Amino acid sequence: MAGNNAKESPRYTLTEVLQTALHQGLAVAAWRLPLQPEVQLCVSFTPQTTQEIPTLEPSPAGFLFCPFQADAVHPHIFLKADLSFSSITGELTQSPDAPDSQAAAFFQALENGVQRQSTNWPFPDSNPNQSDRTEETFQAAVSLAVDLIRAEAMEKVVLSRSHSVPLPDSFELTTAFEQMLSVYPNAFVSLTAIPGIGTWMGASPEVLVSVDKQQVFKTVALAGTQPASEDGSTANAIWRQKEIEEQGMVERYVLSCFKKLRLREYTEVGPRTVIAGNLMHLRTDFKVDLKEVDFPTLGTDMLRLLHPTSAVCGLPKEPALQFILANEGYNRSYYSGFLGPVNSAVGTHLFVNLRCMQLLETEAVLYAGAGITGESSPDKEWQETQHKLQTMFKILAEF
Ligand SMILES: C=C(O[C@H]1C=CC=C(C(=O)O)[C@@H]1O)C(=O)O
Repeated sequence: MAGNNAKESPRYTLTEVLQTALHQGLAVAAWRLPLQPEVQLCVSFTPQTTQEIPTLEPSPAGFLFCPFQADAVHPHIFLKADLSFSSITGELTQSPDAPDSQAAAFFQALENGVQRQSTNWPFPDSNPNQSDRTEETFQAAVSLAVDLIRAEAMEKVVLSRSHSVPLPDSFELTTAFEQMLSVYPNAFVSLTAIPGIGTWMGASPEVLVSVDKQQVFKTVALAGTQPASEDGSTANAIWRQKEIEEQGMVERYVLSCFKKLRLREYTEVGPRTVIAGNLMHLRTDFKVDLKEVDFPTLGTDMLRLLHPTSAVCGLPKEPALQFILANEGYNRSYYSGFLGPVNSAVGTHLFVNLRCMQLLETEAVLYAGAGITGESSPDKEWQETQHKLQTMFKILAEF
């Protein structure tokens, strides 16, 4: 029990802290790890941008937000946690090296309180994608990819598209975030708002790299998609050869990254069927115990080798990437990049930015892709992207 004289820290709600950060025009990220009760948030007074994937060890605590392909408009961004919030304690903590004057101004604004405002998130002046692909043009790109795969120019490529919808009049950002938390308990749920970059939210099913406090490194090979059964059970899932091979390629790719690092001490479990919202995937889990293997930079080394994995790019990586850049017809921006906390109280947990949307002033831009192999049918791949878009549609439909 704390003594009677102990000074209690003020308690805040997630909504109060988030609204204050947005109102002050500050960069903010809020997230919840899969199957965890705690929502965390960090506010950064000076986001750092780089063209290279940043080093994870050592790094101050913060949040990484990285694009599919870095360029001048879409840099890698590190939000150092100047202020950190936990929904469990309700405490907002200032990091020792955060500028006192800015922190004091934030606490003052928090005490003053802000009204919920309808559109107070950062957004670009115009829709960055200009126009979405039609079913016809998407399917034409899939057919071209299938031809090239059958001609052995590559083995697999992931083709994606954007889909813009008007934001419902009653849309409210913090309520949408809370909806994602309750609807997708086993996803990595996040909201990232960065002035000059934009506002993204999503419920990702895919770990890219994680190193927890017990020094266990984890990554996964995730691929193959089908609608989840009504009862949410995976017991009767049947996978076609196409999906088994597609997931096998991602698995081989992860193994090739370990091989490049000459690391043999990993465990591999799977593939198993897992549920992600309205969908099921095949997933193989990889682990390395860093207490037993002396590899302090494994997180960064694997991150740089893995991204973009063949779950979002293809195999071999280079021809698949060139095909995507030449044929997708839009810039993926931060979709299929990666994001997550770095050196937080529970370690580093980076996820692939999937099942996500970008918020503009009056529109939401949703993103989805599908892995194309020699067995792909353009019509089925279009349907698969429709299913994946449902993850965010479902959130918008709540308003
Ligand atoms: C590219 C996406 O999903 C990837 C992850 C799981 C299954 C996939 C698939 O079956 O194609 C994709 O590789 C997306 O959701 O936009």
